[in-house]
This record gives sequence, structure tokens and C-alpha cells, in this order.
Amino acid sequence: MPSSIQVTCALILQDQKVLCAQRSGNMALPWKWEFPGGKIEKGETPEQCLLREIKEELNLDIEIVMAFPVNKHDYGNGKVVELIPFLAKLRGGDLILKEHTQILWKGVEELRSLDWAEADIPIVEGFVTWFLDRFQA
Ligand SMILES: Nc1nc2c([nH]c(=O)n2[C@@H]2O[C@H](COP(=O)(O)OP(=O)(O)OP(=O)(O)O)[C@@H](O)[C@H]2O)c(=O)[nH]1
Repeated sequence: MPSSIQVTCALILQDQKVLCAQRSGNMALPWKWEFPGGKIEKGETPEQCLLREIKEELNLDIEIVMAFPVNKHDYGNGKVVELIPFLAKLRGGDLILKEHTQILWKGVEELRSLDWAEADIPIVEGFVTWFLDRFQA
């Protein structure tokens, strides 16, 4: 397996909805849906990376609530992504889309209907299961 890149992403939960972001046509994985975030830079913790990326990509300030299990995915084109998801809450900032085509706030039970980047699919599944166990028991 080629060496992997470590990428953090945020599942920003507000009023039982999650912020989903669609990649633009000129990015890798064009038009796929993902959770906002990005690559960890040298010397950064995953949490520091995520706060920086969310500010850079969306102009939003978040607070990290907890970590979810990491998913390592081989895209088969030499790119292996270790996706490190966190549950987060919005703290402030006015949304400005700097990289993505659009964002949507999706109800938890509708999350599966989007065309997700492959690495995100197990994260979506794990999150929906976790949320329903916790809040709809
Ligand atoms: N931010 C983010 N990236 C994801 C997710 N799922 C997933 O496979 N990725 C991949 O992880 C990498 C994240 O890098 P990045 O957000 O810094 O994106 P980038 O455009 O600079 O990457 P690139 O230079 O490979 O195109 C991309 O290759 C992206 O395709 C996700 O949910 N969020």
C-alpha cells in the first residue's frame, strides 16, 4: 500500500443537521460530497488542523466535541487517505464558501442519500448508527 495522507474532517452538528460540503469540479474527486477539513500539516495536531481548515475553507469557528473512528481508504490510484473525523459544534463566523461548490445542512437520516467520497461512506454509516442509538432510542 502506498503511504497515506492524514486528513481531518468535521461533522458539524446543529439542530440535528450536519454540514455537508460538495467538492468543486476542479478538485480531486469532483462533485463528491465530503465533510469539510483537510490534510494535517507538519507539527499540527489533528484538532489544530481541523480548526484551521474549517476557518480557511468556510470562515467558520468550531469547537471539537469528540473523535470518531479513523477510516483508512485506498483510492487505488496511489492515494491512500486516513480520514480522521470529529464531531463538532459551531461557535461563530459567517459562512463563506472558499473551495466548495455548495454546502447543505442534512438531517441525519438523509445523510446516506448524498454521493459521498468513498473514504467517507463508513464514516457516514458509523455516525448515523451512533446518532440514532444515542438520540432516538
Ligand atoms: N477534507 C476532506 N477530504 C477528504 C474527505 N474524504 C476524502 O477522501 N478526502 C480526500 O482527502 C484529501 C484532502 O485533502 P485537502 O482537502 O487538503 O484537499 P486538496 O484539494 O488539497 O487535495 P488534493 O491536492 O489531493 O486535491 C483529498 O485528496 C480528498 O479527496 C473528506 O471528507 N474531507
